[in-house]
Amino acid sequence: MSNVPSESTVRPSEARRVTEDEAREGRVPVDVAVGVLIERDAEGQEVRFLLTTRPPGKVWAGYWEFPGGKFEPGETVEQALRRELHEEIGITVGKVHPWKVQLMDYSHARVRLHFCKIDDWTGAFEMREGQTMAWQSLPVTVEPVLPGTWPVLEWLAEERG
Ligand SMILES: Nc1nc2c([nH]c(=O)n2[C@H]2C[C@H](O)[C@@H](COP(=O)(O)OP(=O)(O)OP(=O)(O)O)O2)c(=O)[nH]1
Repeated sequence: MSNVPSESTVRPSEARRVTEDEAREGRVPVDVAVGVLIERDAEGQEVRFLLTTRPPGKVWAGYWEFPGGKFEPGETVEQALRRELHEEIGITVGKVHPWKVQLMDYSHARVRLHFCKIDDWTGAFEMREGQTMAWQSLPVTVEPVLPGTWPVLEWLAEERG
């Protein structure tokens, strides 16, 4: 797919997708709630989505991703997402639409990414951890993109035909 970055540009030892079957053995996945904030046009078609950079000091700092973060003990996906998006980018989210789940292996961790679509929020965007934000459409014009973010770009491309 020409409008999605190539996974071959990252060495397999750095990041790879994992199935739930593979994940039954080995490292226990860390659950991560991720928000795909969507802007729609007057006809209700999805037009743009929000990407942010990983903050300085974190692993893969500077890579573009969808905003979100790890669950705290006892949290649901929705609770974690509401908290993370408020803490990190200053908004209060409305309805959360669970969308896709993807396991990903990095050298630093195995993560289970719970991607949710959101098209309703209040508050002004405030990058509270030194990130940069960009509203994007396909193909994305920012780089580098975090390996665990590529699947989302593929799913969005599939949905848009
Ligand atoms: N937010 C986000 N994280 C992603 C995406 N894709 C992907 O592989 N990840 C991975 C990167 C990290 O290993 C993990 C998120 O952890 P994090 O360190 O950013 O979470 P956090 O904000 O809770 O961090 P901290 O409290 O530990 O500092 O998920 C994505 O699109 N968005």
